[in-house]
Amino acid sequence: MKIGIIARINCHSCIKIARRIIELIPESWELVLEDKLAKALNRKGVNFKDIDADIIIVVGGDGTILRTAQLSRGKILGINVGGLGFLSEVEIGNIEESIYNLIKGNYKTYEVMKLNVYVNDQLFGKGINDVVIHTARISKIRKFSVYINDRFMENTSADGVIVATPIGSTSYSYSAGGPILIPSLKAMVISYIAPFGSRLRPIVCPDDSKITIKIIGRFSSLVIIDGQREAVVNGNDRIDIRVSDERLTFIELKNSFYDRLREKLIKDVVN
Ligand SMILES: NC(=O)c1ccc[n+]([C@@H]2O[C@H](COP(=O)([O-])OP(=O)(O)OC[C@H]3O[C@@H](n4cnc5c(N)ncnc54)[C@H](O)[C@@H]3O)[C@@H](O)[C@H]2O)c1
Ligand SMILES: Nc1ncnc2c1ncn2[C@@H]1O[C@H](COP(=O)(O)OP(=O)(O)OP(=O)(O)O)[C@@H](O)[C@H]1O
Repeated sequence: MKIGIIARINCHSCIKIARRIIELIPESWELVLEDKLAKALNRKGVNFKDIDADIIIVVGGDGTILRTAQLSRGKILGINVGGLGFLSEVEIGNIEESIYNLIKGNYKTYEVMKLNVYVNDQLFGKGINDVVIHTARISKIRKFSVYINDRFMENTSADGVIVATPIGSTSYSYSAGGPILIPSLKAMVISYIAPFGSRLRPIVCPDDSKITIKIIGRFSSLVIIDGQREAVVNGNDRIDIRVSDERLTFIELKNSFYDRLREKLIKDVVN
């Protein structure tokens, strides 16, 4: 069994937790550490891009998980240290019990879809949460043309447009008023950030759709994948988004999506 461990950057508590996890991992397991964590532990490490393991334990929050999903390969077990940790399975209080269950194989897995993002027909990157096309200047609204399967749907003026997966529907798209898509739903949702004077509402479309966003006008916008990768796009650039054949696997020990939804998204509102 090859196990990778990645920790959030500049997080001392993450390093201490990673050190304890290493003590618990069977010596027979092959261990690979991300460079910055390895340096903090005086051990050898590898770049994110070179981590290809059976399981990757990610000690940090959602962004570290999303960065790992972008760059590394392996089933992900997230340990939440500090932030919201919506994508994390393990909280600080039950790390040892979780690692024991991982070692014994007492866990389930679930797959999440990936999005392929093309800019002018060139593959720009892949994401598991969302693709955001956002005005590059906060003071300037942008005009976008939205197509589904090359069929023109609508022009809209907004701060931005979000295309989210089910797992990403509880993030930026949710903040922009989008619906929650249950993780097993084979669909994407298009949401709008501060749409100007538009009656447009978020639109859910099948996972075999091609969603195209064209930038109208000469001002720049940004295309951002999972908050991790971004590039400038300009007037007449075209962003195509399709669901990839690839999937990312997460390890689930005892929480369900509904537990995370209740505990991390709605409890401050409802309870
Ligand atoms: N206004 C907003 O809600 C907003 C703005 C920018 C980015 N984002 C989200 O942040 C993500 C990147 O995460 P980050 O931690 O690197 O950025 P970040 O540090 O800006 O965190 C954004 C927040 O979104 C949470 N989050 C991330 N993925 C989530 C998910 N699938 N469901 C529920 N909450 C989630 C994070 O825990 C964090 O609290 C992007 O994919 C985007 O969805 C949200
Ligand atoms: N090892 C790393 N090397 C470089 N950058 C990293 C590393 N770990 C995390 N980051 C960056 O730091 C950002 C913040 O990390 P993360 O989101 O995990 O912390 P957080 O915001 O406290 O948690 P949450 O997102 O759950 O609220 C991420 O978006 C990620 O891009």
